[in-house]
Amino acid sequence: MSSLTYDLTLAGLSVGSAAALTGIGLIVTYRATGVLNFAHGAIAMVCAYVLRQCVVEWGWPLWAGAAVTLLLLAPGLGVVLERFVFRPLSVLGGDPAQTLVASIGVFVLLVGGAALLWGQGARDDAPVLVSSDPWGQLAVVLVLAAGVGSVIRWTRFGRELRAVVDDRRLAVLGGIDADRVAAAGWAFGAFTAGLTGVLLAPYVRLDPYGLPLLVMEVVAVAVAARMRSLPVAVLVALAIGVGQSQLTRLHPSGWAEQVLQSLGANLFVVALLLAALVLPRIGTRDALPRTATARVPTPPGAWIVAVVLFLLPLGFAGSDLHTSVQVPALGVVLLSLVVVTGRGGQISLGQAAYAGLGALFTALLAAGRFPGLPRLPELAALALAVLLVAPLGLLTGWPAITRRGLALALATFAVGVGVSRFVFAQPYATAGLTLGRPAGFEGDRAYYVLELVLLTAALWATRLLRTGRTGRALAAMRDHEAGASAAGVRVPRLKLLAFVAGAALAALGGGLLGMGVRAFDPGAFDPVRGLLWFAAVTVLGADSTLGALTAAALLVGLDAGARGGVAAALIGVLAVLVGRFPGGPYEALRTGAGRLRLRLRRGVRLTAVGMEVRGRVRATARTRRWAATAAPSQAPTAPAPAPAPADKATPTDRAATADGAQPPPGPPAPDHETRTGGPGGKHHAAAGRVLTTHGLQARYDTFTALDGIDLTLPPGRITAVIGPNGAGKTTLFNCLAGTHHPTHGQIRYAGRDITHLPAHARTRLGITRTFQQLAVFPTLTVTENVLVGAEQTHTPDPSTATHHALRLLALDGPLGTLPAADLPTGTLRRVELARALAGGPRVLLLDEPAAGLDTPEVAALARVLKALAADGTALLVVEHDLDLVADLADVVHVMAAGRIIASGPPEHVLDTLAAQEPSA
Ligand SMILES: Nc1ncnc2c1ncn2[C@@H]1O[C@H](COP(=O)(O)OP(=O)(O)OP(=O)(O)O)[C@@H](O)[C@H]1O
Repeated sequence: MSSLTYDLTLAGLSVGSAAALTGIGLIVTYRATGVLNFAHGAIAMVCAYVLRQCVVEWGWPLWAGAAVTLLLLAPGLGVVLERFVFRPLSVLGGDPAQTLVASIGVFVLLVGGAALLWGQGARDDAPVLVSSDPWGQLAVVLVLAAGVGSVIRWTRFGRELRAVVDDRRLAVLGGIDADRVAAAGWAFGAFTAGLTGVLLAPYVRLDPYGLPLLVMEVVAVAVAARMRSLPVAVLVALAIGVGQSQLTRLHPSGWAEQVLQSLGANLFVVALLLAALVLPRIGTRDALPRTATARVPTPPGAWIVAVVLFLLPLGFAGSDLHTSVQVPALGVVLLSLVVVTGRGGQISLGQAAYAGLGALFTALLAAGRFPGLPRLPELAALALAVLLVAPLGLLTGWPAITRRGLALALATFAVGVGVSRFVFAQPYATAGLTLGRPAGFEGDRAYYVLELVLLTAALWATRLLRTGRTGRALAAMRDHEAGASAAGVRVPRLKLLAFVAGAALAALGGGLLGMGVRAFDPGAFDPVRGLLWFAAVTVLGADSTLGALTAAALLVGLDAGARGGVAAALIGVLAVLVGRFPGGPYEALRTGAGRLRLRLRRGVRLTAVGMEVRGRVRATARTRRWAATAAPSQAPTAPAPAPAPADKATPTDRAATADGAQPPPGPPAPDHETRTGGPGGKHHAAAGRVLTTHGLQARYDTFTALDGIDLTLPPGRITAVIGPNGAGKTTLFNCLAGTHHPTHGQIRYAGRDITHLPAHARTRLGITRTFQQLAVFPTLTVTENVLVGAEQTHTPDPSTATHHALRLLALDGPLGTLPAADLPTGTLRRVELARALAGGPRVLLLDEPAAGLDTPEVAALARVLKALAADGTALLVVEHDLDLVADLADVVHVMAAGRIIASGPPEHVLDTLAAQEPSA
């Protein structure tokens, strides 16, 4: 027995060593470049193939093949990737989401390239570099880990590496050659990948899909080490390796044996699921690259061409028609990504799991093998499968509530791998399973017609989710999650909706794919497919249904030839090119398509670029007009209900407009009922609607940022908070808005305790905020931006409220139809304010509202804010511009070190501060 324990431990150490190598490589690359290299496994696979090519095909000595593969090819590949793929991305601003898409692109490109070069079949003759004796492998790993750890800790290069990781720009300013550091990190990471590949290849299946996935399954090791600690990574890897092999000794009876067997074979996948779903998150700040979701205008007539092309296969016969059957089915699967990723902005690498579950459930239901349910006709089975898989969308939807970017990518990848290993690969679920087509649709042509009908239904469902109130809310969430929350969008609920709808669509497509080939094929829903589909949809315009259909046609059409891998290679190249254009390939496409459309429509040589410039000029001119027309004489004339100095003239009021013109007569857009023309008006002045804080305390870890804040925001008053940097103003603001939770104290509104209410719920109560850093939705037009604010609150008539808000801030007319992405800062500040006003706020929280505005714009803003106060809105303004504060505020609170140290009318407080200044 003891010798069995010893043997199993040795076997486990061997597996664990390979996993530790991967962990070391991933951590070093991540630390040097900030990139979690999804292509690590693919580099391992390519190196294993190249070593086999050198030794087996060309007859080189093993040492020569190994030297070329590990010392030349692998580091060279790393340096090439750094130089031509990832360096341009870091120069363009280092958007982590773009690097994620690019690394998935490299993965797909290498997998596709290997399939093209070496075929898709598995090889079992990979040369053995280090014997299966684990001590040799373990020694390699420990020496590597110790060497890397020493270099990072004790050498100048290590210090440079840590500086680059902390802040690349600062490190460059300090004279560090960040590119050299990154290149070294990539070269070393690729070397460890190559070593892993050549060590593993003789003992596992060497094929373009299996080996990369096997290597990436152990990413858990690096995540468990928080992408930092090499010793932790090595220990975790060895522990899982040994644990996995020891599990094979246990032989419980009954179903437990099957469970234990699958656990024993997939302990790294369990660790991946735990690490991705349970452990503290990594890389939470990144979202989808903006370029991936930019509006891509549909070329005129494109839909007609698409309809004709999709009808064309009805005229095909034989294998052509049989192949075409996969296109509409895959199109439906990819539409699920349009909803989740394109519109909702959520990275999802696990859609293949939902598609596979759709196919599996359809097959089980149609075969009468689904527990507790009778045998169903195929179409009923498909419909029920869709309904059953939809709620499983929560598997990835739930983690998405608290995760973004890299963390979400890992979580969804983990779910994809977990479902593949624990469901699709298990004989108890899939052995001997066949899947027929519905009665009457057995032939390819009839089945294709059925698919077209279901594809049309899926397009209709996708359209429902991408247009109207839901579509705008999804786009708002994608463009700026915090901004969407502030506009009242129930972000967590919307994420769940996106993932549930996405799972349903993927299941429908998966079921159709299965029926198309008359079988449930686990390989068709491999997690690698999830990566390929994600990359394909992302590069062809994630928020474009036409893009998804094109991707489906490309993926099926290009792989229909004798050699697979063409489609993957092409999609990989496109995804890798994400960083090679300023603004990404989508932007190039967008501008190109815009130019073409204008030429076609007008027949003049007016380019889209020209249009954009004209749009900006118009917007700027309108901003000036707004600033000018909102002159003091045009401010509301009725007496203010509160003692707000609403008619106080300041230097900013008296300033001429930016172009020196005199303010033209006429108010911006007054209305008879209210001063602002807004929907709330006098109703806001309800005396009980007071926002108060009592003994508010907030912390960041052990640091106390707020300490015992008591504040009252009465209706009809403007309250200003001023103080030096770091005083705690933003923290206070965030506590009131619901984006930071206080550790002690209470926030009450209209007699209700709202301390723990989330941001969107506060907005729906009437407490709305704007942001110091603009939080507009760039892919929506100005009007749509404002409409989101009106729709998500309980405004009875959103379009009238939007219209009022747009008029009040002079955003109506042609300006309202421009995408927010193209507008100057001053206009965007108004858009954000209009969005807040459209919801009819009773309390308005403004964080540095004058930042980025010129003098006339500040003056105009002041007049609008005074008018709002006069209408009964309670305003809180956090502001550094003391002139503005003096002009606006009824009460000023001075903060320092997390406390309010002085309060009173502005003239008193500001004079006291001015008097203290010389002695300070
Ligand atoms: N996320 C955070 N983690 C740790 N400390 C933080 C964090 N955010 C703020 N702090 C600290 O809390 C204190 C208050 O910060 P806060 O941003 O609220 O001040 P502020 O008055 O708004 O400053 P500024 O005018 O520069 O925006 C500061 O010392 C700041 O360093």
